[in-house]
Amino acid sequence: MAKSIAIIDFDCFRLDVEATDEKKFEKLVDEVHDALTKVGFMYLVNHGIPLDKIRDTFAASKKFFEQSEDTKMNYIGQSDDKFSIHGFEETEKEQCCPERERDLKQCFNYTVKAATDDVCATPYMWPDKTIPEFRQSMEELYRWCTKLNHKILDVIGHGLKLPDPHYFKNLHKGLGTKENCTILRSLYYPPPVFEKVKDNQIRCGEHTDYGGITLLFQDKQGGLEVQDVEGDWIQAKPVEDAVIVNLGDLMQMWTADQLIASVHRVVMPKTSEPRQSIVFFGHPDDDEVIECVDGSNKYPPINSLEYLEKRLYDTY
Ligand SMILES: O=C(O)CCC(=O)C(=O)O
Ligand SMILES: [Fe+2]
Repeated sequence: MAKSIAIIDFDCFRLDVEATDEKKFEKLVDEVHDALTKVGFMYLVNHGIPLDKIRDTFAASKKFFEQSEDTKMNYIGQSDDKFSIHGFEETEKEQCCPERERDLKQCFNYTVKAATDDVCATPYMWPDKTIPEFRQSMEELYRWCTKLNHKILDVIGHGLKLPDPHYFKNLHKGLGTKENCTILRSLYYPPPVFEKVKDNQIRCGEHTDYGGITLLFQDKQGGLEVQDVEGDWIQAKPVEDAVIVNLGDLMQMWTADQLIASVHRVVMPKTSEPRQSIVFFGHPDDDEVIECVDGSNKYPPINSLEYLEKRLYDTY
């Protein structure tokens, strides 16, 4: 039987809480550990990211994606540097699952690296004149997600009983600087034109994420599905005001398979509705070497940036 995705109350460790009740914290650590060792996905409620900031980013993104296709093409990133990925990506650009047709999705990527890197050829593009709130809300949400990413990494470190429970967080110190490749991606799945959808084509093909931990906000449409260890698909139905947290492959390797990066996908809707989601792909700092935390050497040590490079070349 398919497992379900746990809904975990983060209230005792939410963003504005410094000191917390030890008992409640231990319970949280156990719940998170259980979810990430068994399913690899969880919902967090009462996380502390202001809900209006999330709604603002959805609203501004909607304005961006509802522009004409020609207008959006002006915001395509022009870089050959895969790490400086920034800007718009059109429908069918990505192919998350090589056995399927290209994905029926569009997105806008924001990386601080592209915004600050002098050698980056990507013009640092935003629709500042027409939709100034798009950049403002994305930049703000990036900062909030950074804080939540750090807190969740600490909870994970405690769950794994690491000698230094802040170990993962310390290797993500460069979040929000050009020494880190973390991306905030606003996704838009256009209303499908069913007669044009190819056989085997879906909104986002089966894949695992690449990096550390992913934070995912979704609208009310649904369609996200997660595969459990038995191969059954679990619907990750929208849960009001929750953020979904899942792990990337790097985190699975880093923990020598104690925590799992699950395969997931976004299937086609029954009716012709658009869908939006916003995803923060947290990644360890570029220079860090990722070695199995249990000392097992189950996976050979790999540089964080090199690993990302390998994965990005396979997707585009
Ligand atoms: O849109 C979603 O709900 C999921 C997207 C996703 O899995 C991804 O972009 O990696
Ligand atoms: Fe994903």
